[in-house]
Amino acid sequence: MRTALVIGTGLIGTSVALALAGRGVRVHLSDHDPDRARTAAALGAGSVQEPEGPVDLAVVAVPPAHVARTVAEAIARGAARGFLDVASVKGGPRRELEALGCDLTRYIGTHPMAGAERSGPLAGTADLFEGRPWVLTPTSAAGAATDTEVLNLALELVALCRAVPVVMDADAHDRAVALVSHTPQLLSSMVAARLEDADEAAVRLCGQGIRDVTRIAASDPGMWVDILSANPGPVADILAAVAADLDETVRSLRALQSADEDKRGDGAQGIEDVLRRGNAGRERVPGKHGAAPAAYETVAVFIGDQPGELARIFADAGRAGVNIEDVRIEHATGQQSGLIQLFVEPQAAPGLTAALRERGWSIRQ
Ligand SMILES: NC(=O)c1ccc[n+]([C@@H]2O[C@H](COP(=O)([O-])OP(=O)(O)OC[C@H]3O[C@@H](n4cnc5c(N)ncnc54)[C@H](O)[C@@H]3O)[C@@H](O)[C@H]2O)c1
Ligand SMILES: O=C(O)C(=O)C[C@]1(C(=O)O)C=C[C@@H](O)C=C1
Repeated sequence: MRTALVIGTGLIGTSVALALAGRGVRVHLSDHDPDRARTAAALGAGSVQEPEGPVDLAVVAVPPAHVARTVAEAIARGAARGFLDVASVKGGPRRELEALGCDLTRYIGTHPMAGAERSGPLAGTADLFEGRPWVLTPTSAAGAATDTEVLNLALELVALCRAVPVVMDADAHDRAVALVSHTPQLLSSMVAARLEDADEAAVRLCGQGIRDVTRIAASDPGMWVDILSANPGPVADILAAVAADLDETVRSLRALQSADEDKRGDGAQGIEDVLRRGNAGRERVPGKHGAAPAAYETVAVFIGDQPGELARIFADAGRAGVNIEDVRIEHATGQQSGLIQLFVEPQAAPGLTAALRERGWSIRQ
């Protein structure tokens, strides 16, 4: 691929454009808000000049409700050899394109499973998609089968963004993301919504657990109304199952308040069941690089919030010959310090603990 046109230069469009531009593709940028395209260009994502002729691939990265019209318009003016979108839902936009009577052989619906709770070009990064699944939904439908050249262009885009291609049917994709993305977004928002009117004294106690659960509650509501409007049925089905678990959990908690010992026993059993089912589900979340989740050991070290501290601890781990598999930082409340958790292979943990202690680090027991 030598040339591309990115339509919609927000978080995802700018990230795609930065990745392509960084690998030598000539990228043209457009957005219905010209300031956004100019901002992406200033970040090095490409040029706001219109291409002189058709580009190799047009990437449509606009909100789901605008995808079909934007793709249809780009196909109608022959803007590219191949067209794809990156919207978080796939069935609806495809059906809308069918209804608009477009030539769908030149189009493929795709969805990179990477993003952030922030939007706009300034949130874009070239490495956003590295190692992440990128769903492609080619079809073999009579008269609308995805052209092989278009599928190959999409695969090339995924490779240039260093993502991992996953081929799926559009409706199966929508049911899958209802489970792993759309319902989690709503649940995160609902947990965070409890904080809106909570006492300041309670909010001050927020720790790592609630931070983990509510990160995506900072997402753009407009974008998510669009996404959920295009996938309401599958999300409602999963939320109904969550609601049944919630009802059961409330019943169990009320039973725990009972004076009757048997009822309290049933309540404890109900709570334990839901927690154990949570353990089992959590174990199925893929680990690093999409591999089976690994059982790492953590070495937790107190660290100052000042320049050079992270570099120093990583260098000390490197000198001890230990690969840090993952890392998490908990920030202390009211102090310029925190706790860094280094996730390492279990056999490496004792050596790392000893080496860091020797270099003066304070290890949490
Ligand atoms: N945010 C995520 O985590 C994420 C992840 C994967 C896929 N997606 C999908 O990517 C797409 C873009 O999401 P985003 O997070 O980059 O949003 P964003 O708000 O950061 O960017 C969207 C951009 O599209 C522009 N735009 C809107 N309508 C347009 C139109 N008709 N023509 C041209 N430009 C138009 C907006 O001005 C904006 O710059 C959405 O379809 C979303 O579902 C988002
Ligand atoms: O990491 C995040 O911020 C995201 O939630 C990204 C996430 C997801 O749910 O995985 C959100 C929506 C997109 O369609 C794809 C990715």
